[in-house]
Amino acid sequence: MSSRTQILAKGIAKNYSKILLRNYSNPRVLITGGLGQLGPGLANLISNRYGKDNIILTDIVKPNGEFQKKGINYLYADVLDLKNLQQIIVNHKIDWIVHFSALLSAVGEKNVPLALSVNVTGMQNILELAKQFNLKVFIPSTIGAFGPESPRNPTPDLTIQRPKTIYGVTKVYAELLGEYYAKKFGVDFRCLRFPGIISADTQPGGGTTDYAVKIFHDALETKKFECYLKPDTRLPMMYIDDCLNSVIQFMEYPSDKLAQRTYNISAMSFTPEELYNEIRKHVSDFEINYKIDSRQEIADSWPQVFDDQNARKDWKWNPEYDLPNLVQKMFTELKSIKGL
Ligand SMILES: NC(=O)C1=CN([C@@H]2O[C@H](COP(=O)(O)OP(=O)(O)OC[C@H]3O[C@@H](n4cnc5c(N)ncnc54)[C@H](O)[C@@H]3O)[C@@H](O)[C@H]2O)C=CC1
Ligand SMILES: CC(=O)[C@H](N)C(=O)O
Repeated sequence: MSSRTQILAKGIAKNYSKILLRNYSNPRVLITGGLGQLGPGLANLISNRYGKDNIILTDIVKPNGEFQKKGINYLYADVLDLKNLQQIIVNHKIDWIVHFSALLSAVGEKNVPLALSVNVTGMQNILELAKQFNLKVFIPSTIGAFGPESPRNPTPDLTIQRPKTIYGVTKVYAELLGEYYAKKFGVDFRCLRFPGIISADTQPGGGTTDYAVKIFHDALETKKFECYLKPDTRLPMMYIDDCLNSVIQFMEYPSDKLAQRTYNISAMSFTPEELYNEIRKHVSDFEINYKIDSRQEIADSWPQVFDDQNARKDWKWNPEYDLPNLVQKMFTELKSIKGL
């Protein structure tokens, strides 16, 4: 063989092994509750990373025109309908489930039976499916899985958890049941406790941390914001890009290298007053006033600062955005979306 042919042959072999590796390692991913605040962004990320054909986004609502333009596969799927989910998993050869369907803290308090049904029965269905079809499964938890008896600054991974919202109660159950399925049945269950997530292009679904998204819209539109939490209410928060990257990084991490199945992750903590002061650097005549509602009691029972040292140590979690970067990025994104 000439040296040129040898080089060519080596090149083909190298590319071929790359293709094999990619095909083997690209999971086919199903997202439930995918049309909420977090789902569309994660679907984009997965589509870019594993290929458009490898993501199926599901929910019980109709996708808007903006989402449809992206060309992401969408199917109607109620997490209470086990048979339909079984069909989707088999027909679409699903490997991973990211289970986002849930009622969040504030809406959960307004409809406890529905929160129990979606957050408990729906979640149980997902774990059963993971067991039945040998799927890797991600179910997020939240800072809301802690309560007033937990140490609040900082809040470690393993401590007292006595949440006072139905949302928190159902999320503690999800953590415990997932860990039970991992131990008893070998299900590859993974769970991250997210702080309040802040994003520009998707609206939050009815949580206690939603003020920290609406404040940006109002700063640009009316330059006035009415805040339902007291100025000194400190809560852990995170920019959406860090949150979505954490899901991919954590899901790809080798199972045998994870010392836990449930981890806290954190990026920053701030109060409404601190966020307002940072926003004022961009909108100098922005005004805030405070009209406290029932969400204050929820926020007062949640962690102020999240201790995520185990995630940083075990799977190298390292968020990119702090408060100044987050505010800068939110304004850049929102101005482009609103054509300002
Ligand atoms: N956004 C945040 O700040 C945080 C979110 N999380 C968790 O991340 C996950 C995703 O959160 P978001 O996207 O913000 O929630 P979201 O409230 O924006 O979206 C939830 C989605 O679930 C869907 N859903 C409701 N009932 C359903 C059913 N029966 N079957 C299928 N889908 C149903 C809704 O239509 C909605 O699109 C949730 O589990 C939440 O607890 C955790 C901590 C913080
Ligand atoms: C922190 C959360 O889980 C959510 N954003 C909520 O406020 O309910």
